[in-house]
Amino acid sequence: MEAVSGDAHGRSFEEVCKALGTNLDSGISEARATELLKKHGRNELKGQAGVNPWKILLGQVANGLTAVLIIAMIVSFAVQDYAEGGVLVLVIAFNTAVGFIQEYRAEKTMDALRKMASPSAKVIREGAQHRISSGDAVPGDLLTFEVGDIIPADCRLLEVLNLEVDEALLTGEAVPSLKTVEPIVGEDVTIGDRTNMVYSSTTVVKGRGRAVVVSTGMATEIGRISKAISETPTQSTPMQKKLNKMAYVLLVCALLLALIVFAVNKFEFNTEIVIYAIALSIAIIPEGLIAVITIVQALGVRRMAKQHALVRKLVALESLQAVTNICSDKTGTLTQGKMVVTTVWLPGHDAEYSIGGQAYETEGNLSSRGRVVAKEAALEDVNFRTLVECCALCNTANIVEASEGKVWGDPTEIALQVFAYKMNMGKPMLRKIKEPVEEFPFSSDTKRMSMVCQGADKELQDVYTKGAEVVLTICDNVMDRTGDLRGITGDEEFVKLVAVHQEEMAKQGLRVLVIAYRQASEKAFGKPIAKWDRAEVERGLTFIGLVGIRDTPRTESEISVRQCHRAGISVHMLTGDHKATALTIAREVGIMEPVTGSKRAREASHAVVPISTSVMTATEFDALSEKEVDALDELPLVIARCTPSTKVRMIEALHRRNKFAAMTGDGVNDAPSLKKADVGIAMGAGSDVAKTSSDIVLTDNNFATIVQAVAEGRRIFSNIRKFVLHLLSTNAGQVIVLLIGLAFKDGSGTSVFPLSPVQILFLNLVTGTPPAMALGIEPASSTIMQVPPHLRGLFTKELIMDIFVYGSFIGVLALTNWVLIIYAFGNGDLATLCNTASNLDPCSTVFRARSAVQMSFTWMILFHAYNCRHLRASLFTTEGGGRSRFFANKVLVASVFIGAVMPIPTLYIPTLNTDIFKQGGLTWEWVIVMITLFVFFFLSEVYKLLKRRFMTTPYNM
Ligand SMILES: Nc1ncnc2c1ncn2[C@@H]1O[C@H](COP(=O)(O)OP(=O)(O)OP(=O)(O)O)[C@@H](O)[C@H]1O
Ligand code: NA
Repeated sequence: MEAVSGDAHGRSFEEVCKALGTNLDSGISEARATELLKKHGRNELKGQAGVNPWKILLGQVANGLTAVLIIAMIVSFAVQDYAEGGVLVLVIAFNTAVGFIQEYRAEKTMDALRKMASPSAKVIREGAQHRISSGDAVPGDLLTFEVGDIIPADCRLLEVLNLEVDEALLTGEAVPSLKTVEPIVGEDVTIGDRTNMVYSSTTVVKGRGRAVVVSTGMATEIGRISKAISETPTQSTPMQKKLNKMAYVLLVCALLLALIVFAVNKFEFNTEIVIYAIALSIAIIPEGLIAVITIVQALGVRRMAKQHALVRKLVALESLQAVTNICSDKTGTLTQGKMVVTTVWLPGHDAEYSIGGQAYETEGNLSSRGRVVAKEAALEDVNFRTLVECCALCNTANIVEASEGKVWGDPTEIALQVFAYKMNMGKPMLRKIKEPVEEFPFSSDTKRMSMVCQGADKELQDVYTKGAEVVLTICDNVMDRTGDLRGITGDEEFVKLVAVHQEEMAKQGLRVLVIAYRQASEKAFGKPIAKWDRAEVERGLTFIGLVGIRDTPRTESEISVRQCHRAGISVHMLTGDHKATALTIAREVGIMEPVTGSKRAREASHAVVPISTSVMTATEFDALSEKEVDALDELPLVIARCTPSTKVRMIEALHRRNKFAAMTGDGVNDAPSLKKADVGIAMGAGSDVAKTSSDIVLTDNNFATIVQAVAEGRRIFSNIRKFVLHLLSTNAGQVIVLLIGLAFKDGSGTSVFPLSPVQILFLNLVTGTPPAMALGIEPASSTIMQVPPHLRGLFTKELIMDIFVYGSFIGVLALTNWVLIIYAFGNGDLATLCNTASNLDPCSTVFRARSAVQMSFTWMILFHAYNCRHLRASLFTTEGGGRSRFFANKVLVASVFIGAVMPIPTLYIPTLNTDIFKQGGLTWEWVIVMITLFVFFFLSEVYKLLKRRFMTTPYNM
């Protein structure tokens, strides 16, 4: 195979295909593809393997939270407290391992998703066209590509139609290279001069082509220089940044608290005091946080993939929940994207033709005024015949086997081709008479497409043009039934007649295309066809007729739009279609209210927005200056005839209003708006360029999926807030216990800690992490899509207040155990050296008090997980997580019940209790622990009651 790849450009393509064992029409067999894949390996660049374990490992160790633990460990060893130091070593190792495994798995998932959502190849195997992952392409595969595709491998071209490829990546040449198929002979032909080749990772900017793969993976040209191309850096998300900041704030707090410990103990640096300081700094750090967040996000990403939304960038999980505006395109997203030609209007006919037939079936009746018309009769009209020819030939779609739904191409193109088949004049049938020779492709900027076709007469070419109403402006004539031309320049009446029919069709929600035709010749232009200029060709056309294409809205669109409105999200439709078409569809899916509705009439009295600003054409919108756009009361809900640059202006306008926007796109030119949007959403069937610029790729192109993804984003984010609350109120409680605890000095004047460092670690990691994780997988609250999005990020005022209130409840109540056992029931003797010494009899009371603090703390934070399920509703309601939902979250139930009994052995197992945990076995003290739990439950309910009474902000968790 190597023999081919080096000089493929110098040989004819037949020769290359022969050497590779590829059939020019049907490609290679699946069996051979499998075999070749084994032989050559996947078509991937090595550096792109993506996941770097070392980097992940470093990330686990080099963060603020771990730093505190490492310092604490070093200090422990320095003061020769080996038990503490040893436990800390274990904790750090465990934390690093868990974090590493989880993050590694998450990265793998993300990587797999990115691969799924990234360039695919259109391959012909065994005669049928498939879309495969680029990685599966093998040398010998027959590929096709078109505008917007990223070339998946190095290939020799077999067929080109105006193919131009941007090769700047390889050659540094900014001007796209125009491709050919003839062999290029000569020595030292540089990559840039091998115009009959296309190279992996370059982008098709124009035209179409078919080619055979000659080399893949590291054997490609890009593979040779791939070391130079580094992987895309993973940026930290706003939430990660906030958490990093929090980690450093906590680090400073930890040092400050240590300082306080030393100050209170008059800067006497004995082991006892140092360990107290360690205890405090461990208490303030939420050890389990990073692991929980990573796991919850990974689960979310996996779940969204199942719901047809592939998350390419983790940041999307966070941005989704804050989306205030969704800008969606229409075709295929709000509608089914299965277009069908239903109506044809020709000049000289009062009535329109209606076309019957289901979806892509190539059979259907022609009728007019409700009566069936014979196709042959209709085709006698030269206008009708030309119109059908245009639909068939000026067309990029392929109907392989319509009955099996095997159709290829853009929905509009398919609709027109199917229509031509219905008239028994499909592309394959016509091609015997006429052959397309030059294409001026469709773009959403020009909104038209032309094809030059060659018939038997070599002197004369046919030009077929179709497109939006702009096409009418380049028409000079109209034909009667026999083919005689009549000038229409300045014929206002005729233009108006066409406009009336067009408007009428558009109002039914139809996409209307103008069909036009002309004859041209090389002689008249004075140059060969390949040199013809688009502007020269697309003028002086003859108007042929109008075609109306129906695209039914998806049934779920209306529901989803309503859901958005309830969730405080505005939905905008940015479509390439005509204003009337757009408006009809917008009303059908509920983006705009029906005109005749009494509701609008009622609202009109206090409506500030004149309806005209809610629907605009791109031209109208672009005519407004930035200032004028900002002065609008409301940005338009529908923009018709939208171009990619208008999409960018729309995003910018939304950003100036401090909105958070999601934008969909599938075209090559959509990359800028997708990048600019806060959440760029590409379509699975869209162009590679759009996909690689997006944050999320929808595999089903469905608007409902976007809304589902927003709901999922909100769920994940609110759950993150729930467990952050849980973990941080635990820490706040511990800090309170230890700070107040400083006041309890023993015989030697040293503060005796009510919670030992190992107890704290046990609480934070063993007891606290599983319920936090369980909160992370909570289902969404029923109201999550009934409140406006909020942009305030992770730490809201309510959340911070909750952390301190619950932290105080837990801390003070736990400390009450300490006070009661030592002073009320004990003799108030704190003995001496009970922070380190373990088996001294005098420490017995202190040890038992510590156990009680530990146990009541444990039970309170486990119960607190239930509090965190809903921050305002009472546990006695279903909404509040109690009643029927009490046992719903199995992980929560398990972690609470296991967590409640787990520490009990540590109270009683000799040596473990005294030497490591520095605590002792409980007896009658259990009663105090239970009462403490009950009081906590009571206080929580009272607090929630007060919140329900006095908090006015909407609840959005
Ligand atoms: N294949 C085509 N050939 C010629 N004209 C076309 C073709 N497809 C669309 N048009 C014209 O261009 C207009 C805009 O189409 P465009 O493809 O930009 O919209 P779209 O992206 O398919 O629709 P939407 O933006 O609603 O998803 C259409 O209303 C139609 O008049
Ligand atoms: Na983006």
